[in-house]
Amino acid sequence: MNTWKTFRIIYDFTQGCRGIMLLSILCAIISVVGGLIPYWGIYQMLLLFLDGKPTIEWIGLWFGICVAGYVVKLLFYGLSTTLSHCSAYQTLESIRLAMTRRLIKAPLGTVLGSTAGRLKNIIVDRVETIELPLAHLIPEGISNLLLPVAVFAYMVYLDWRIALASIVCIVLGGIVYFIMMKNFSTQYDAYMEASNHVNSVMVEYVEGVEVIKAFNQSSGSYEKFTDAIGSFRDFTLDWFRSTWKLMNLGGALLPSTLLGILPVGVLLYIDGSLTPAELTLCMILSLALLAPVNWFTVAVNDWKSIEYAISDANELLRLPTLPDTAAPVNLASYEVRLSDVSFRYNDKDGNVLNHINLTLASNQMTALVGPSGSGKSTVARLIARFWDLSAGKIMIGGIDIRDLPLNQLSELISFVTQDNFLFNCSLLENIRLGNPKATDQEVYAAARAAQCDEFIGHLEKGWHTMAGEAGNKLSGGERQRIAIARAILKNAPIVILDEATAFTDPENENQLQQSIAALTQGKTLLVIAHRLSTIKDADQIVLLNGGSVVTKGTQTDLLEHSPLYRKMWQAHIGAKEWAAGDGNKGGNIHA
Ligand SMILES: Nc1ncnc2c1ncn2[C@@H]1O[C@H](COP(=O)(O)OP(=O)(O)OP(=O)(O)O)[C@@H](O)[C@H]1O
Repeated sequence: MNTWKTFRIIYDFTQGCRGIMLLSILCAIISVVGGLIPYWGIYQMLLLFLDGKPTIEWIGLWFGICVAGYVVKLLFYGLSTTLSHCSAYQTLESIRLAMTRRLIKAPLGTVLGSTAGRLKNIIVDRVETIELPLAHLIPEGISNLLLPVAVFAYMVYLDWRIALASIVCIVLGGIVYFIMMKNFSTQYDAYMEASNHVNSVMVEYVEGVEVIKAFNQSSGSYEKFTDAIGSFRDFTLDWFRSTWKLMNLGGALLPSTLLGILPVGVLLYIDGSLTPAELTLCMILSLALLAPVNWFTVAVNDWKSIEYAISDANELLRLPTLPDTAAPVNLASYEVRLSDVSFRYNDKDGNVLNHINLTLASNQMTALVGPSGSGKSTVARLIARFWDLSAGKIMIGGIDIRDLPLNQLSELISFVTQDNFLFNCSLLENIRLGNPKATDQEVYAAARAAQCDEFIGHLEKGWHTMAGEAGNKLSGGERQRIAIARAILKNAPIVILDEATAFTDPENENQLQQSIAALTQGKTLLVIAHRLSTIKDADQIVLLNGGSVVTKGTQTDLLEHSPLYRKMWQAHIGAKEWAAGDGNKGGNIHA
Protein backbone atom coordinates (compact mmCIF):
# COMPACT_ATOMS: atom_id res chain seq x y z
CA MET A 1 0.00 0.00 0.00
CA ASN A 2 1.47 3.36 -0.99
CA THR A 3 1.82 6.41 1.22
CA TRP A 4 -0.93 8.40 -0.49
CA LYS A 5 -3.45 5.56 -0.20
CA THR A 6 -2.55 5.14 3.48
CA PHE A 7 -3.10 8.86 4.05
CA ARG A 8 -6.40 8.69 2.20
CA ILE A 9 -7.64 5.79 4.35
CA ILE A 10 -6.54 7.47 7.58
CA TYR A 11 -8.35 10.60 6.43
CA ASP A 12 -11.54 8.60 5.81
CA PHE A 13 -11.28 7.10 9.29
CA THR A 14 -11.19 10.55 10.88
CA GLN A 15 -14.70 11.40 9.72
CA GLY A 16 -16.61 12.71 12.71
CA CYS A 17 -13.68 14.29 14.51
CA ARG A 18 -12.04 16.34 11.77
CA GLY A 19 -12.95 19.57 13.61
CA ILE A 20 -10.95 18.46 16.68
CA MET A 21 -8.07 17.38 14.44
CA LEU A 22 -7.99 20.74 12.70
CA LEU A 23 -8.00 22.50 16.07
CA SER A 24 -5.14 20.26 17.17
CA ILE A 25 -3.15 21.17 14.05
CA LEU A 26 -3.86 24.86 14.64
CA CYS A 27 -2.59 24.53 18.22
CA ALA A 28 0.53 22.74 16.90
CA ILE A 29 1.22 25.66 14.55
CA ILE A 30 0.78 28.23 17.36
CA SER A 31 3.11 26.09 19.46
CA VAL A 32 5.76 26.26 16.70
CA VAL A 33 5.43 30.04 16.51
CA GLY A 34 5.70 30.22 20.32
CA GLY A 35 8.81 28.03 20.13
CA LEU A 36 10.48 30.51 17.74
CA ILE A 37 9.90 33.51 20.01
CA PRO A 38 12.73 32.65 22.50
CA TYR A 39 15.21 32.58 19.59
CA TRP A 40 14.00 36.00 18.54
CA GLY A 41 14.27 37.23 22.15
CA ILE A 42 17.82 35.91 22.51
CA TYR A 43 18.74 37.66 19.27
CA GLN A 44 17.35 40.95 20.61
CA MET A 45 19.28 40.54 23.88
CA LEU A 46 22.44 39.84 21.89
CA LEU A 47 21.84 43.03 19.95
CA LEU A 48 21.49 44.97 23.22
CA PHE A 49 24.83 43.61 24.49
CA LEU A 50 26.61 44.19 21.18
CA ASP A 51 25.25 47.75 20.97
CA GLY A 52 26.52 48.30 24.54
CA LYS A 53 23.05 49.26 25.88
CA PRO A 54 21.97 46.26 27.97
CA THR A 55 19.64 47.93 30.51
CA ILE A 56 17.91 45.77 33.13
CA GLU A 57 14.48 46.89 31.84
CA TRP A 58 15.19 45.86 28.23
CA ILE A 59 16.90 42.59 29.19
CA GLY A 60 13.98 41.90 31.56
CA LEU A 61 11.45 42.66 28.82
CA TRP A 62 13.09 40.36 26.26
CA PHE A 63 13.58 37.66 28.89
CA GLY A 64 9.86 37.91 29.72
CA ILE A 65 9.02 37.64 26.00
CA CYS A 66 11.25 34.53 25.72
CA VAL A 67 9.50 32.94 28.73
CA ALA A 68 6.07 33.89 27.34
CA GLY A 69 6.98 32.37 23.97
CA TYR A 70 8.15 29.20 25.69
CA VAL A 71 4.95 29.03 27.77
CA VAL A 72 2.86 29.50 24.61
CA LYS A 73 4.86 26.69 22.98
CA LEU A 74 4.30 24.31 25.93
CA LEU A 75 0.68 25.26 26.45
CA PHE A 76 -0.35 24.91 22.83
CA TYR A 77 1.73 21.77 22.37
CA GLY A 78 -0.12 20.26 25.35
CA LEU A 79 -3.46 21.40 23.95
CA SER A 80 -2.56 20.07 20.51
CA THR A 81 -1.61 16.60 21.78
CA THR A 82 -4.63 16.46 24.12
CA LEU A 83 -6.96 17.26 21.23
CA SER A 84 -5.13 14.91 18.86
CA HIS A 85 -5.38 12.07 21.41
CA CYS A 86 -9.13 12.73 21.86
CA SER A 87 -9.71 12.62 18.12
CA ALA A 88 -7.35 9.63 17.73
CA TYR A 89 -9.15 7.48 20.32
CA GLN A 90 -12.53 8.56 18.96
CA THR A 91 -11.34 7.43 15.51
CA LEU A 92 -9.97 4.13 16.85
CA GLU A 93 -13.32 3.50 18.54
CA SER A 94 -15.20 4.05 15.31
CA ILE A 95 -12.76 1.84 13.36
CA ARG A 96 -13.17 -0.99 15.87
CA LEU A 97 -16.95 -0.66 15.92
CA ALA A 98 -16.99 -0.64 12.11
CA MET A 99 -14.85 -3.80 12.13
CA THR A 100 -17.11 -5.67 14.55
CA ARG A 101 -20.19 -4.58 12.58
CA ARG A 102 -18.50 -5.85 9.43
CA LEU A 103 -17.71 -9.19 11.09
CA ILE A 104 -21.37 -9.61 12.03
CA LYS A 105 -22.48 -8.85 8.46
CA ALA A 106 -19.84 -11.01 6.78
CA PRO A 107 -20.67 -14.65 6.00
CA LEU A 108 -20.01 -16.49 9.26
CA GLY A 109 -17.89 -18.96 7.37
CA THR A 110 -15.50 -16.18 6.34
CA VAL A 111 -15.16 -15.08 9.96
CA LEU A 112 -14.69 -18.62 11.24
CA GLY A 113 -12.11 -19.11 8.49
CA SER A 114 -9.87 -16.49 10.13
CA THR A 115 -8.05 -17.49 13.28
CA ALA A 116 -9.14 -15.76 16.48
CA GLY A 117 -5.51 -14.72 16.99
CA ARG A 118 -5.38 -12.92 13.66
CA LEU A 119 -8.68 -11.10 14.19
CA LYS A 120 -7.66 -10.07 17.70
CA ASN A 121 -4.31 -8.91 16.36
CA ILE A 122 -5.97 -6.69 13.76
CA ILE A 123 -8.84 -5.32 15.87
CA VAL A 124 -6.82 -4.69 19.03
CA ASP A 125 -3.09 -4.45 18.27
CA ARG A 126 -2.91 -3.27 14.67
CA VAL A 127 -5.64 -0.68 15.11
CA GLU A 128 -3.77 0.61 18.17
CA THR A 129 -0.80 1.44 15.95
CA ILE A 130 -3.04 3.83 14.00
CA GLU A 131 -3.12 5.90 17.20
CA LEU A 132 0.46 6.90 16.45
CA PRO A 133 -0.22 8.83 13.22
CA LEU A 134 -3.46 10.29 14.48
CA ALA A 135 -2.26 11.43 17.88
CA HIS A 136 1.40 12.13 17.09
CA LEU A 137 2.55 11.97 13.50
CA ILE A 138 0.00 14.42 12.12
CA PRO A 139 0.18 17.25 14.74
CA GLU A 140 3.84 16.69 15.68
CA GLY A 141 4.77 16.08 12.06
CA ILE A 142 3.24 19.39 11.09
CA SER A 143 5.11 21.29 13.80
CA ASN A 144 8.32 19.39 13.06
CA LEU A 145 7.97 20.32 9.42
CA LEU A 146 6.95 23.93 9.98
CA LEU A 147 9.74 24.73 12.44
CA PRO A 148 12.63 23.93 10.03
CA VAL A 149 10.77 25.63 7.17
CA ALA A 150 10.29 28.80 9.27
CA VAL A 151 13.92 28.71 10.45
CA PHE A 152 15.19 28.18 6.92
CA ALA A 153 13.00 30.99 5.57
CA TYR A 154 14.32 33.35 8.25
CA MET A 155 17.92 32.44 7.42
CA VAL A 156 17.22 33.05 3.72
CA TYR A 157 15.90 36.46 4.76
CA LEU A 158 19.20 37.10 6.62
CA ASP A 159 21.46 35.71 3.88
CA TRP A 160 20.67 32.91 1.43
CA ARG A 161 24.27 31.61 1.66
CA ILE A 162 24.09 30.99 5.42
CA ALA A 163 20.68 29.36 4.89
CA LEU A 164 22.16 26.92 2.38
CA ALA A 165 25.18 26.30 4.62
CA SER A 166 22.84 25.38 7.50
CA ILE A 167 21.29 22.53 5.53
CA VAL A 168 24.42 21.15 3.84
CA CYS A 169 24.92 18.41 6.45
CA ILE A 170 21.19 17.69 6.62
CA VAL A 171 21.09 17.18 2.84
CA LEU A 172 24.24 15.00 2.92
CA GLY A 173 22.84 12.97 5.84
CA GLY A 174 19.53 12.67 3.96
CA ILE A 175 21.33 11.33 0.86
CA VAL A 176 23.14 8.73 2.99
CA TYR A 177 19.84 7.67 4.61
CA PHE A 178 18.22 7.58 1.17
CA ILE A 179 20.92 5.18 -0.11
CA MET A 180 20.60 3.10 3.05
CA MET A 181 16.85 2.84 2.63
CA LYS A 182 16.69 2.05 -1.06
CA ASN A 183 15.64 -1.55 -0.22
CA PHE A 184 13.72 -0.56 2.88
CA SER A 185 10.29 -1.64 1.62
CA THR A 186 11.47 -5.09 0.55
CA GLN A 187 13.42 -5.58 3.77
CA TYR A 188 10.53 -4.37 5.89
CA ASP A 189 8.21 -6.84 4.10
CA ALA A 190 10.67 -9.65 4.86
CA TYR A 191 10.94 -8.41 8.45
CA MET A 192 7.13 -8.51 8.86
CA GLU A 193 7.04 -12.00 7.37
CA ALA A 194 9.74 -13.21 9.77
CA SER A 195 7.99 -11.53 12.69
CA ASN A 196 4.60 -13.07 11.74
CA HIS A 197 6.27 -16.47 11.49
CA VAL A 198 7.65 -16.16 15.02
CA ASN A 199 4.22 -15.06 16.23
CA SER A 200 2.43 -17.97 14.64
CA VAL A 201 4.97 -20.52 15.94
CA MET A 202 4.62 -18.98 19.39
CA VAL A 203 0.80 -19.13 19.28
CA GLU A 204 0.95 -22.71 18.00
CA TYR A 205 3.34 -23.65 20.81
CA VAL A 206 1.14 -22.11 23.50
CA GLU A 207 -2.15 -23.42 22.07
CA GLY A 208 -0.77 -26.89 21.50
CA VAL A 209 1.00 -27.16 24.82
CA GLU A 210 -1.45 -29.83 26.03
CA VAL A 211 -0.77 -32.08 23.02
CA ILE A 212 2.96 -31.36 23.24
CA LYS A 213 3.03 -32.48 26.86
CA ALA A 214 0.77 -35.47 26.22
CA PHE A 215 2.95 -36.76 23.41
CA ASN A 216 6.23 -35.86 25.00
CA GLN A 217 7.14 -33.68 22.04
CA SER A 218 8.50 -30.90 24.19
CA SER A 219 12.02 -31.02 22.82
CA GLY A 220 10.95 -31.18 19.13
CA SER A 221 8.39 -28.40 19.45
CA TYR A 222 10.72 -26.34 21.56
CA GLU A 223 13.30 -26.74 18.81
CA LYS A 224 10.82 -25.42 16.22
CA PHE A 225 10.11 -22.50 18.55
CA THR A 226 13.78 -21.72 19.20
CA ASP A 227 14.62 -22.14 15.50
CA ALA A 228 11.97 -19.57 14.61
CA ILE A 229 13.28 -17.15 17.21
CA GLY A 230 16.86 -17.85 16.13
CA SER A 231 16.16 -17.20 12.47
CA PHE A 232 14.30 -14.01 13.39
CA ARG A 233 17.34 -12.88 15.38
CA ASP A 234 19.64 -13.74 12.44
CA PHE A 235 17.40 -11.85 10.05
CA THR A 236 17.28 -8.69 12.15
CA LEU A 237 21.03 -8.83 12.83
CA ASP A 238 21.80 -9.30 9.12
CA TRP A 239 19.59 -6.37 8.29
CA PHE A 240 21.29 -4.28 10.96
CA ARG A 241 24.78 -5.30 9.76
CA SER A 242 23.91 -4.39 6.17
CA THR A 243 22.91 -0.88 7.22
CA TRP A 244 24.93 0.06 10.27
CA LYS A 245 27.79 1.82 8.43
CA LEU A 246 25.47 4.06 6.45
CA MET A 247 23.20 4.49 9.48
CA ASN A 248 26.10 5.75 11.60
CA LEU A 249 27.40 7.99 8.81
CA GLY A 250 23.94 9.48 8.29
CA GLY A 251 23.45 9.77 12.06
CA ALA A 252 26.78 11.65 12.34
CA LEU A 253 26.14 14.01 9.40
CA LEU A 254 22.53 14.89 10.08
CA PRO A 255 22.98 16.77 13.38
CA SER A 256 26.26 18.46 12.33
CA THR A 257 24.64 21.66 11.07
CA LEU A 258 27.41 23.74 12.68
CA LEU A 259 29.91 22.12 10.30
CA GLY A 260 28.28 24.01 7.45
CA ILE A 261 27.34 27.18 9.31
CA LEU A 262 30.62 27.94 11.09
CA PRO A 263 33.03 28.28 8.13
CA VAL A 264 30.48 30.00 5.84
CA GLY A 265 29.22 32.18 8.69
CA VAL A 266 32.73 33.33 9.61
CA LEU A 267 33.48 34.16 5.94
CA LEU A 268 30.22 36.13 5.67
CA TYR A 269 31.02 37.93 8.93
CA ILE A 270 34.51 38.80 7.61
CA ASP A 271 33.15 40.25 4.37
CA GLY A 272 30.55 42.19 6.39
CA SER A 273 27.45 40.36 5.15
CA LEU A 274 26.48 39.14 8.65
CA THR A 275 26.67 40.97 11.97
CA PRO A 276 28.04 39.03 14.98
CA ALA A 277 24.50 38.93 16.41
CA GLU A 278 23.10 37.46 13.19
CA LEU A 279 25.88 34.87 13.04
CA THR A 280 25.21 33.85 16.64
CA LEU A 281 21.47 33.69 15.95
CA CYS A 282 22.05 31.48 12.89
CA MET A 283 24.17 29.09 14.96
CA ILE A 284 21.46 28.87 17.63
CA LEU A 285 18.72 28.43 15.03
CA SER A 286 20.66 25.69 13.27
CA LEU A 287 20.63 23.76 16.55
CA ALA A 288 16.85 24.17 16.64
CA LEU A 289 16.72 22.16 13.41
CA LEU A 290 18.14 19.02 15.02
CA ALA A 291 15.14 17.74 16.99
CA PRO A 292 12.71 17.91 14.03
CA VAL A 293 15.21 16.28 11.67
CA ASN A 294 15.81 13.41 14.12
CA TRP A 295 12.07 13.09 14.58
CA PHE A 296 11.67 12.49 10.84
CA THR A 297 14.21 9.65 10.82
CA VAL A 298 12.16 7.80 13.47
CA ALA A 299 8.86 8.68 11.79
CA VAL A 300 9.87 6.94 8.54
CA ASN A 301 10.12 3.64 10.39
CA ASP A 302 6.86 4.22 12.26
CA TRP A 303 5.11 5.08 9.03
CA LYS A 304 5.96 1.68 7.57
CA SER A 305 4.37 -0.19 10.47
CA ILE A 306 1.35 2.10 10.13
CA GLU A 307 1.02 1.20 6.43
CA TYR A 308 0.80 -2.46 7.45
CA ALA A 309 -1.76 -1.73 10.14
CA ILE A 310 -3.91 0.33 7.79
CA SER A 311 -3.70 -2.30 5.08
CA ASP A 312 -4.84 -5.06 7.51
CA ALA A 313 -7.59 -2.91 8.97
CA ASN A 314 -8.75 -1.99 5.49
CA GLU A 315 -8.86 -5.64 4.46
CA LEU A 316 -11.10 -6.45 7.42
CA LEU A 317 -13.33 -3.46 6.77
CA ARG A 318 -13.81 -4.60 3.20
CA LEU A 319 -14.85 -8.18 3.97
CA PRO A 320 -17.70 -9.10 1.66
CA THR A 321 -21.03 -8.99 3.48
CA LEU A 322 -24.14 -11.10 3.07
CA PRO A 323 -26.87 -9.20 1.24
CA ASP A 324 -29.58 -8.43 3.81
CA THR A 325 -33.18 -7.34 3.54
CA ALA A 326 -35.09 -5.19 5.98
CA ALA A 327 -38.73 -6.25 5.98
CA PRO A 328 -39.63 -9.29 8.16
CA VAL A 329 -41.70 -11.92 6.36
CA ASN A 330 -44.72 -13.87 7.67
CA LEU A 331 -44.02 -17.57 7.28
CA ALA A 332 -46.75 -20.10 6.62
CA SER A 333 -44.75 -22.94 8.21
CA TYR A 334 -41.26 -23.83 9.40
CA GLU A 335 -40.67 -26.50 6.79
CA VAL A 336 -37.14 -26.27 5.39
CA ARG A 337 -36.65 -27.21 1.75
CA LEU A 338 -33.35 -27.52 -0.14
CA SER A 339 -33.93 -27.31 -3.85
CA ASP A 340 -31.13 -28.39 -6.19
CA VAL A 341 -28.49 -27.01 -3.82
CA SER A 342 -24.86 -27.05 -4.91
CA PHE A 343 -22.04 -25.42 -2.98
CA ARG A 344 -18.30 -24.91 -3.11
CA TYR A 345 -16.14 -23.31 -0.43
CA ASN A 346 -13.67 -22.21 -3.06
CA ASP A 347 -13.06 -22.68 -6.76
CA LYS A 348 -9.86 -24.63 -6.20
CA ASP A 349 -11.51 -27.56 -4.38
CA GLY A 350 -14.70 -27.66 -6.46
CA ASN A 351 -18.22 -28.55 -5.29
CA VAL A 352 -18.64 -30.14 -1.87
CA LEU A 353 -22.43 -30.42 -2.37
CA ASN A 354 -24.09 -31.44 -5.63
CA HIS A 355 -27.77 -30.93 -6.49
CA ILE A 356 -29.15 -31.65 -3.03
CA ASN A 357 -32.94 -31.93 -2.82
CA LEU A 358 -34.29 -32.37 0.64
CA THR A 359 -37.29 -31.46 2.77
CA LEU A 360 -37.18 -31.13 6.56
CA ALA A 361 -40.84 -31.32 7.55
CA SER A 362 -42.23 -29.23 10.41
CA ASN A 363 -42.58 -31.16 13.63
CA GLN A 364 -40.38 -33.98 12.38
CA MET A 365 -36.87 -35.21 12.96
CA THR A 366 -34.57 -35.53 9.95
CA ALA A 367 -31.16 -37.10 10.44
CA LEU A 368 -28.20 -36.50 8.15
CA VAL A 369 -25.71 -39.34 8.11
CA GLY A 370 -22.79 -40.28 5.91
CA PRO A 371 -19.06 -40.85 5.94
CA SER A 372 -16.73 -38.17 7.22
CA GLY A 373 -16.39 -35.31 4.72
CA SER A 374 -19.62 -36.18 2.91
CA GLY A 375 -21.01 -32.67 3.47
CA LYS A 376 -23.36 -33.05 6.46
CA SER A 377 -22.12 -30.01 8.41
CA THR A 378 -22.03 -27.99 5.22
CA VAL A 379 -25.75 -28.63 4.66
CA ALA A 380 -26.48 -27.53 8.25
CA ARG A 381 -24.38 -24.36 7.93
CA LEU A 382 -26.04 -23.43 4.65
CA ILE A 383 -29.52 -23.66 6.21
CA ALA A 384 -28.32 -21.18 8.86
CA ARG A 385 -26.87 -19.06 5.98
CA PHE A 386 -23.29 -19.08 7.24
CA TRP A 387 -22.50 -18.90 3.50
CA ASP A 388 -24.66 -18.22 0.47
CA LEU A 389 -25.21 -21.03 -2.01
CA SER A 390 -23.34 -21.51 -5.27
CA ALA A 391 -26.54 -22.77 -6.93
CA GLY A 392 -30.12 -23.71 -6.03
CA LYS A 393 -32.11 -22.33 -3.11
CA ILE A 394 -33.07 -23.03 0.46
CA MET A 395 -36.56 -22.09 1.57
CA ILE A 396 -38.22 -21.83 4.96
CA GLY A 397 -42.02 -21.92 4.80
CA GLY A 398 -41.72 -21.46 1.04
CA ILE A 399 -39.61 -18.26 1.32
CA ASP A 400 -36.02 -18.17 0.03
CA ILE A 401 -33.78 -17.59 3.07
CA ARG A 402 -32.01 -14.81 1.11
CA ASP A 403 -35.34 -12.92 1.21
CA LEU A 404 -35.50 -13.15 5.00
CA PRO A 405 -33.77 -10.47 7.09
CA LEU A 406 -30.67 -12.00 8.72
CA ASN A 407 -32.07 -11.13 12.17
CA GLN A 408 -35.28 -12.99 11.47
CA LEU A 409 -33.40 -16.01 10.13
CA SER A 410 -31.22 -16.06 13.22
CA GLU A 411 -34.34 -15.98 15.44
CA LEU A 412 -35.80 -18.91 13.51
CA ILE A 413 -32.88 -21.28 14.05
CA SER A 414 -31.17 -22.76 17.09
CA PHE A 415 -27.83 -24.23 16.07
CA VAL A 416 -26.08 -26.46 18.59
CA THR A 417 -22.68 -27.90 17.70
CA GLN A 418 -20.02 -29.83 19.56
CA ASP A 419 -17.96 -26.65 20.02
CA ASN A 420 -19.92 -25.04 22.79
CA PHE A 421 -18.40 -21.67 23.40
CA LEU A 422 -19.00 -20.19 26.83
CA PHE A 423 -18.53 -16.43 27.23
CA ASN A 424 -16.63 -15.26 30.26
CA CYS A 425 -19.71 -14.27 32.23
CA SER A 426 -21.71 -16.25 34.80
CA LEU A 427 -23.30 -19.55 33.80
CA LEU A 428 -26.69 -17.89 34.37
CA GLU A 429 -25.83 -15.18 31.83
CA ASN A 430 -24.36 -17.74 29.45
CA ILE A 431 -27.70 -19.51 29.32
CA ARG A 432 -29.59 -16.20 29.13
CA LEU A 433 -27.76 -15.47 25.85
CA GLY A 434 -30.40 -17.70 24.25
CA ASN A 435 -32.98 -15.02 25.10
CA PRO A 436 -31.58 -11.85 26.67
CA LYS A 437 -35.09 -10.82 27.78
CA ALA A 438 -35.69 -14.03 29.78
CA THR A 439 -36.26 -13.69 33.52
CA ASP A 440 -34.11 -15.61 36.01
CA GLN A 441 -37.02 -18.02 36.53
CA GLU A 442 -37.17 -18.75 32.80
CA VAL A 443 -33.40 -19.34 32.72
CA TYR A 444 -33.67 -21.77 35.67
CA ALA A 445 -36.54 -23.60 33.94
CA ALA A 446 -34.51 -23.99 30.71
CA ALA A 447 -31.50 -25.17 32.69
CA ARG A 448 -33.64 -27.70 34.54
CA ALA A 449 -35.07 -28.98 31.25
CA ALA A 450 -31.50 -29.35 29.94
CA GLN A 451 -30.48 -31.24 33.13
CA CYS A 452 -27.97 -28.53 34.08
CA ASP A 453 -29.28 -27.66 37.55
CA GLU A 454 -27.67 -30.62 39.28
CA PHE A 455 -24.06 -29.97 38.24
CA ILE A 456 -24.44 -26.19 38.54
CA GLY A 457 -25.71 -26.78 42.12
CA HIS A 458 -22.42 -28.52 42.94
CA LEU A 459 -20.31 -25.51 41.92
CA GLU A 460 -19.26 -23.30 44.82
CA LYS A 461 -20.85 -20.14 43.41
CA GLY A 462 -23.62 -22.04 41.65
CA TRP A 463 -25.36 -20.06 38.90
CA HIS A 464 -23.02 -17.14 39.42
CA THR A 465 -19.86 -19.13 38.69
CA MET A 466 -17.97 -17.38 35.92
CA ALA A 467 -17.60 -19.58 32.84
CA GLY A 468 -13.83 -18.95 32.91
CA GLU A 469 -13.63 -20.18 36.53
CA ALA A 470 -15.89 -23.13 35.79
CA GLY A 471 -14.18 -23.91 32.47
CA ASN A 472 -11.90 -26.63 33.71
CA LYS A 473 -14.46 -28.03 36.10
CA LEU A 474 -17.11 -28.62 33.43
CA SER A 475 -17.05 -31.79 31.41
CA GLY A 476 -17.69 -31.76 27.65
CA GLY A 477 -21.19 -33.16 28.30
CA GLU A 478 -21.94 -30.45 30.88
CA ARG A 479 -20.89 -27.71 28.48
CA GLN A 480 -23.14 -29.30 25.89
CA ARG A 481 -26.09 -29.22 28.28
CA ILE A 482 -25.48 -25.50 28.87
CA ALA A 483 -25.57 -24.95 25.11
CA ILE A 484 -28.78 -26.96 24.94
CA ALA A 485 -30.28 -24.90 27.80
CA ARG A 486 -29.44 -21.77 25.78
CA ALA A 487 -31.24 -23.24 22.78
CA ILE A 488 -34.26 -24.27 24.91
CA LEU A 489 -34.49 -20.69 26.16
CA LYS A 490 -34.28 -19.39 22.61
CA ASN A 491 -37.20 -21.64 21.69
CA ALA A 492 -36.60 -21.28 17.93
CA PRO A 493 -38.95 -23.27 15.68
CA ILE A 494 -36.05 -24.89 13.75
CA VAL A 495 -33.36 -26.78 15.64
CA ILE A 496 -30.10 -28.01 14.14
CA LEU A 497 -27.95 -30.34 16.22
CA ASP A 498 -24.55 -30.87 14.58
CA GLU A 499 -22.82 -33.58 16.56
CA ALA A 500 -24.31 -31.94 19.64
CA THR A 501 -24.03 -35.16 21.63
CA ALA A 502 -20.51 -36.04 20.52
CA PHE A 503 -18.94 -35.60 23.97
CA THR A 504 -21.50 -37.63 25.85
CA ASP A 505 -20.22 -40.38 28.07
CA PRO A 506 -22.47 -43.34 28.89
CA GLU A 507 -23.35 -41.89 32.34
CA ASN A 508 -24.48 -38.60 30.80
CA GLU A 509 -26.14 -40.01 27.73
CA ASN A 510 -29.52 -40.53 29.33
CA GLN A 511 -29.56 -36.99 30.77
CA LEU A 512 -28.48 -35.47 27.49
CA GLN A 513 -31.14 -37.34 25.56
CA GLN A 514 -33.74 -35.99 28.00
CA SER A 515 -32.50 -32.43 27.51
CA ILE A 516 -32.54 -32.84 23.75
CA ALA A 517 -36.09 -34.18 23.89
CA ALA A 518 -37.07 -31.03 25.82
CA LEU A 519 -35.39 -28.85 23.19
CA THR A 520 -36.75 -30.47 20.08
CA GLN A 521 -40.39 -31.12 20.91
CA GLY A 522 -42.67 -29.82 18.14
CA LYS A 523 -39.74 -28.36 16.14
CA THR A 524 -38.37 -28.82 12.65
CA LEU A 525 -35.38 -30.85 13.71
CA LEU A 526 -32.19 -31.66 11.82
CA VAL A 527 -29.72 -33.93 13.58
CA ILE A 528 -26.22 -34.82 12.44
CA ALA A 529 -24.73 -37.66 14.43
CA HIS A 530 -22.08 -40.25 13.86
CA ARG A 531 -23.60 -42.39 16.61
CA LEU A 532 -26.40 -43.86 14.56
CA SER A 533 -28.25 -45.27 17.58
CA THR A 534 -29.17 -41.69 18.56
CA ILE A 535 -31.01 -41.08 15.27
CA LYS A 536 -32.44 -44.50 14.54
CA ASP A 537 -35.99 -43.35 15.35
CA ALA A 538 -35.80 -40.29 13.07
CA ASP A 539 -38.81 -39.70 10.81
CA GLN A 540 -36.39 -39.47 7.91
CA ILE A 541 -32.73 -40.45 7.61
CA VAL A 542 -30.83 -38.89 4.70
CA LEU A 543 -27.64 -40.62 3.64
CA LEU A 544 -25.03 -38.35 2.08
CA ASN A 545 -21.90 -39.49 0.29
CA GLY A 546 -19.44 -37.34 -1.64
CA GLY A 547 -21.73 -34.30 -1.39
CA SER A 548 -24.78 -36.04 -2.91
CA VAL A 549 -27.87 -37.63 -1.42
CA VAL A 550 -27.53 -41.41 -1.80
CA THR A 551 -30.87 -42.35 -0.32
CA LYS A 552 -33.52 -41.33 2.23
CA GLY A 553 -36.04 -43.17 4.34
CA THR A 554 -36.58 -44.61 7.78
CA GLN A 555 -33.98 -46.76 9.52
CA THR A 556 -35.85 -49.88 8.41
CA ASP A 557 -35.93 -48.70 4.77
CA LEU A 558 -32.22 -47.85 4.75
CA LEU A 559 -31.14 -51.08 6.40
CA GLU A 560 -33.11 -52.91 3.77
CA HIS A 561 -32.05 -50.97 0.67
CA SER A 562 -28.73 -49.25 1.30
CA PRO A 563 -25.52 -51.33 1.53
CA LEU A 564 -23.58 -48.21 2.65
CA TYR A 565 -26.00 -47.49 5.51
CA ARG A 566 -25.99 -51.19 6.50
CA LYS A 567 -22.20 -51.11 6.64
CA MET A 568 -22.20 -47.94 8.73
CA TRP A 569 -24.83 -49.36 11.09
CA GLN A 570 -22.91 -52.63 11.53
CA ALA A 571 -19.71 -50.71 12.23
CA HIS A 572 -21.59 -48.62 14.81
CA ILE A 573 -23.17 -51.61 16.52
CA GLY A 574 -19.80 -53.37 16.52
CA ALA A 575 -18.13 -50.36 18.12
CA LYS A 576 -20.88 -50.11 20.74
CA GLU A 577 -20.53 -53.74 21.67
CA TRP A 578 -16.79 -53.45 21.73
CA ALA A 579 -17.11 -50.41 24.03
CA ALA A 580 -19.50 -52.36 26.24
CA GLY A 581 -17.08 -55.30 26.30
CA ASP A 582 -19.66 -57.61 24.70
CA GLY A 583 -18.22 -60.83 23.32
CA ASN A 584 -20.92 -61.16 20.68
CA LYS A 585 -19.13 -59.38 17.83
CA GLY A 586 -21.75 -60.25 15.20
CA GLY A 587 -24.43 -58.05 16.72
CA ASN A 588 -28.09 -57.76 15.95
CA ILE A 589 -28.61 -55.60 12.91
CA HIS A 590 -31.86 -54.20 14.35
CA ALA A 591 -30.41 -53.37 17.79
N1 LIG B 1 -14.32 -23.95 5.68
C1 LIG B 1 -14.04 -24.81 4.72
N2 LIG B 1 -13.29 -24.45 3.66
C2 LIG B 1 -13.00 -25.33 2.68
N3 LIG B 1 -13.42 -26.61 2.66
C3 LIG B 1 -14.17 -27.04 3.69
C4 LIG B 1 -14.52 -26.17 4.77
N4 LIG B 1 -15.27 -26.86 5.66
C5 LIG B 1 -15.39 -28.11 5.13
N5 LIG B 1 -14.75 -28.22 3.96
C6 LIG B 1 -14.68 -29.38 3.09
O1 LIG B 1 -16.01 -29.69 2.67
C7 LIG B 1 -16.23 -31.09 2.66
C8 LIG B 1 -17.45 -31.42 3.52
O2 LIG B 1 -17.14 -31.08 4.86
P1 LIG B 1 -18.22 -31.23 6.02
O3 LIG B 1 -17.62 -30.71 7.27
O4 LIG B 1 -19.51 -30.67 5.58
O5 LIG B 1 -18.35 -32.82 6.10
P2 LIG B 1 -19.02 -33.72 7.21
O6 LIG B 1 -19.77 -34.77 6.50
O7 LIG B 1 -19.78 -32.87 8.17
O8 LIG B 1 -17.72 -34.32 7.90
P3 LIG B 1 -17.55 -34.85 9.41
O9 LIG B 1 -18.50 -35.97 9.58
O10 LIG B 1 -16.13 -35.33 9.44
O11 LIG B 1 -17.81 -33.68 10.31
C9 LIG B 1 -14.95 -31.73 3.16
O12 LIG B 1 -14.21 -32.17 2.04
C10 LIG B 1 -14.22 -30.61 3.86
O13 LIG B 1 -12.83 -30.77 3.74
